[in-house]
Amino acid sequence: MTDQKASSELRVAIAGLGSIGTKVAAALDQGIEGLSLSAVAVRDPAKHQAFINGLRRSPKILPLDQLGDAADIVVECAPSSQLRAIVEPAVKRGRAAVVVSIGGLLDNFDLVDLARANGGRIIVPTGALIGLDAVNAAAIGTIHSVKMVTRKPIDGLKGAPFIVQNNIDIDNLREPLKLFEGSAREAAKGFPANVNVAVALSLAGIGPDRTQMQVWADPTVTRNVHRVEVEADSARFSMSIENIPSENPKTGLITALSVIALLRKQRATLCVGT
Ligand SMILES: NC(=O)C1=CN([C@@H]2O[C@H](COP(=O)(O)OP(=O)(O)OC[C@H]3O[C@@H](n4cnc5c(N)ncnc54)[C@H](O)[C@@H]3O)[C@@H](O)[C@H]2O)C=CC1
Ligand SMILES: O=C([O-])CC(=O)C(=O)O
Repeated sequence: MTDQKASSELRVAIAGLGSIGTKVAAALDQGIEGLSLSAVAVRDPAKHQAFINGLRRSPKILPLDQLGDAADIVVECAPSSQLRAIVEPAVKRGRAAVVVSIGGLLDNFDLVDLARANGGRIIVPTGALIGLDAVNAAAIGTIHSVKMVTRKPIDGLKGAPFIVQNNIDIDNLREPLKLFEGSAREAAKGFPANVNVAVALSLAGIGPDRTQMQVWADPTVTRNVHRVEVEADSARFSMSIENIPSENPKTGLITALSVIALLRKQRATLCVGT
């Protein structure tokens, strides 16, 4: 690679090396056209040292608030509680922040204004969902309604605040139980590690208060299943996806792949899909 090529590379930093972050880091290390992995932020460096040593080019390990110094794109792959600590310093420096814990953005929406004021960007991958390209397109016209139903195996829902606060026993379920019905905004509060997809859908379409959502605990499924129905003046469409859980049972395997696909598009010569 020539020096000129190397210097025009987009530097990418990753915050959080869990189920999603490690896969994105490995993909960058193996090579994505025009991008390089420059830095990571981890909570416990000792725990991740072997993984980092195993990469072909070791990234710097930096505190969350310094990732934007070392990167053009900061990819948030941490719990939603850390979203502000990751995104704020990055967009203040005019960087792009790729956000997977998108549910956390609803209570921190001023970050969008902060990004705008500083030339930064907040980019939301399709993640574990499907069809946000069609929802984006329909939203240019008029969308009348967006309905989403999520079904997850019991392991994928354990510990969700809605379940804990309402003292719901899901461990002994034999048949599907509807846990929640309401807006995507309320769903994100009750299930912060489960329905980021509903918030992404809502931001692509008609917003978190008008996007309707059901969450089911379903002992009969082994995958995280999301079904979406959109009624618009340009089209009616329904779409569903059955995600194989990753080592984190709450997170579908496809989520990391969606982030990698999004990163590939940043400098790809041939770019397909919106
Ligand atoms: N947008 C979407 O479609 C989806 C989003 N998600 C969300 O993506 C996020 C990441 O998911 P996973 O990788 O499965 O979670 P994970 O729990 O496997 O990994 C999170 C990592 O962040 C690290 N971390 C926690 N605090 C940190 C800090 N202060 N500094 C640096 N690292 C820190 C943890 O140690 C862990 O390694 C979650 O918020 C999850 O809800 C998950 C699935 C789909
Ligand atoms: O992985 C999934 O199926 C969806 C998910 O956890 C989320 O949206 O937070």
